[in-house]
Amino acid sequence: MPLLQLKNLEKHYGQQVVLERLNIEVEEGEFVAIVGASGCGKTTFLNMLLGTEAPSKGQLLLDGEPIPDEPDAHRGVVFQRYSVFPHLTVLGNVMLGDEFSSARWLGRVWGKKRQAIRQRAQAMLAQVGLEHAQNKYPHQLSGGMQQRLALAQALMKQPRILLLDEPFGALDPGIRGEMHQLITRLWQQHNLTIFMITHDLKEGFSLASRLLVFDKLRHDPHAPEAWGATITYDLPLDRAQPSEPLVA
Ligand SMILES: Nc1ncnc2c1ncn2[C@@H]1O[C@H](COP(=O)(O)OP(=O)(O)OP(=O)(O)O)[C@@H](O)[C@H]1O
Repeated sequence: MPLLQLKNLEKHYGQQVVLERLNIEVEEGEFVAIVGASGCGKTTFLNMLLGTEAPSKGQLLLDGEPIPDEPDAHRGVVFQRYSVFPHLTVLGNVMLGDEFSSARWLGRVWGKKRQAIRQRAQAMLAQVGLEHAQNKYPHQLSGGMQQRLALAQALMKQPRILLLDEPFGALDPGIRGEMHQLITRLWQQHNLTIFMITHDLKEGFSLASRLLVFDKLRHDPHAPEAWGATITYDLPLDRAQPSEPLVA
């Protein structure tokens, strides 16, 4: 069974049709890049996958079931500008999610449990190349380091689906290249299914195993909000997850 199925999916905001006739299936392990004009509904699409926006019509199925209408640990998310807690160190920020979930009543975790969370967080920081920055505070990090931190935070939840909204858009080209290698490695190591919005078509082609183009096919000048964008191109790319050698 496909991981995700979209059947005639639509999203409206009031009278405005933002997305319409979305019909695709996505298998576990795909890396889907999403491109399209500004305002055509790419972030809205990601929000539906995350569960923060409900579909207006049609079906959005995860493992054959309607997707839960609130975010859960299956779906991690990284935005272009990520908000971390400024008064916590890098390590503290990465540990926070697990500390919250294991200390629902007391607010703090102690002893062995805390030690285990710390070790897992440190291992995750090593995976994203931040092991030497664990005691720094977010304002002391470069843009690339902040995105590494955001990835480490998202991966601590062991998500099956990682949602990336222009994660590298604000970075310098050199740093962006390093992040491309990192995301490729994480995709493979964690067997993730990734959806990544990008404004950089080249980035989409070089990273993803599939490229979706969102566009409005129908325009009515008298009713500009009557038609939404849909998937106008669905291109398989020559980049499969399991067979690809790891990028160093
Ligand atoms: N919560 C909301 N309420 C009402 N309208 C919304 C809401 N969220 C998005 N929209 C509208 O939906 C349309 C699509 O917005 P969205 O942010 O999904 O586009 P996008 O393709 O991600 O744009 P960009 O590339 O500029 O980030 C826009 O016209 C926007 O104004």
